[in-house]
Amino acid sequence: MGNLRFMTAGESHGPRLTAILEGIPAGLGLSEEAINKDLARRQQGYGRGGRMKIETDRVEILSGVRFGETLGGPVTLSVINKDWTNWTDRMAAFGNPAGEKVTAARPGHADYVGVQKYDREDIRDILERSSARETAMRVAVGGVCKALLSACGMEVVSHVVEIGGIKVNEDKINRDEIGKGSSELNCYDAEAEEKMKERIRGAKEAGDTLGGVFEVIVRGAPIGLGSHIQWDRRLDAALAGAMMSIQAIKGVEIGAGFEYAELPGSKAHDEMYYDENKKVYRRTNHAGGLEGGMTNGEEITIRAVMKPIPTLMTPLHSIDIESKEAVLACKERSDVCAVSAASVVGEAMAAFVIARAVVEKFGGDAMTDLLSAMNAYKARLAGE
Ligand SMILES: Cc1cc2nc3c(=O)[nH]c(=O)nc-3n(C[C@H](O)[C@H](O)[C@H](O)COP(=O)(O)O)c2cc1C
Ligand SMILES: C=C(O[C@@H]1CC(C(=O)O)=C[C@@H](OP(=O)(O)O)[C@H]1O)C(=O)O
Repeated sequence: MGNLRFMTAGESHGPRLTAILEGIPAGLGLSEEAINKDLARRQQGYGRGGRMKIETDRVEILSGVRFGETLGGPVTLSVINKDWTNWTDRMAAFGNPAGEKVTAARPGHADYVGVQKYDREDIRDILERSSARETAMRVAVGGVCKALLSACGMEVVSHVVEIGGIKVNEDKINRDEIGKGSSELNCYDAEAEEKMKERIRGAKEAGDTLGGVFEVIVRGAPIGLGSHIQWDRRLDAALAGAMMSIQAIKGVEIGAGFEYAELPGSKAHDEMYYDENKKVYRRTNHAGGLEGGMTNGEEITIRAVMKPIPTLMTPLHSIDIESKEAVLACKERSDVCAVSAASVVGEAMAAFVIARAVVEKFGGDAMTDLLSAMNAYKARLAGE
């Protein structure tokens, strides 16, 4: 679906991470500042491990931009791994003077399956790429996509709604404020956030880890992004797939999602009304802004659940990949909880999918053409 695409490269402890984003129209103003702000947000969060004290992620734009505007060619983005200098022996491209292999597979990580599939003897050959360090590049890509969406009057925000069984009180949250504040856990219920932090503290003390749920909200999307015409053109499917592609995300729902199982049709669907000023409007948004695989003009709401981090300081029972003997899983330095970081990655992935749908619908060569096409389309819908 669509012509916007990206690819990332780099190992968690290699010298750099890189992404190439292709299909951004020419003439889009970009600010490194805005991208860096999101990179910093991704690094935050109570419960993150020692690595985040080492890194200060800053994007370098290496191609596709001149004097702050995109040229229409591939945009190359890069972030330095400061920690690499501490790992040059273990990450040596040729020869391995340190030579210490990781052989105790961590259940819940890519370790065991990866060494089998890629015929490797050292779990490090797998974990370097399976690590969610890679999500820094997704956030950089998402930053460029957010700039495109902003030029089209859209924004993507997120918040954490549950950690380790502690849920926010949704009635207390002013949804218009989401995206405007900043808190350690990207949470908009201060009382719940304190309880979440307490729970994370407890998990850390016990050598355990936690997961949770975040919500991504897309505001300002016009009617008709995506399509009902074919399975792979449905925007809800693309959004769900993009969320599931984030490391440790194990479930996604759009709008009321799994709650639909309890609701009769009379309470499930968003009834439609007409008002001279508001035009067609709804009083509810259970559909989460998507009907028939297309945006319906309401806020897009996506929730995703993150499983608890698989590296535990009180390690799980496992096997040694060489000897097949029973061992305890390896204890790499690790996060205890990274749901708030994942919420920022969720924003980035949603921004990419929506930007791709925008470029597909309105054209991807020049921002001027894209905006003219979008405005003409909106004028038609408004009956002008
Ligand atoms: C932002 C973020 C940070 C993460 N930090 C860690 C970590 O410190 N330690 C760890 O074992 N897993 C961490 N994970 C999860 C693993 O990367 C993930 O579970 C692993 O790659 C296996 O993929 P799967 O869970 O999707 O099957 C993190 C995930 C995200 C999104
Ligand atoms: C580096 C990041 O997250 C990492 C994700 C991760 C994993 O297994 O996914 C393991 C940890 O890596 P390390 O052993 O180097 O501390 C996290 O810190 C990051 O988010 O930038």
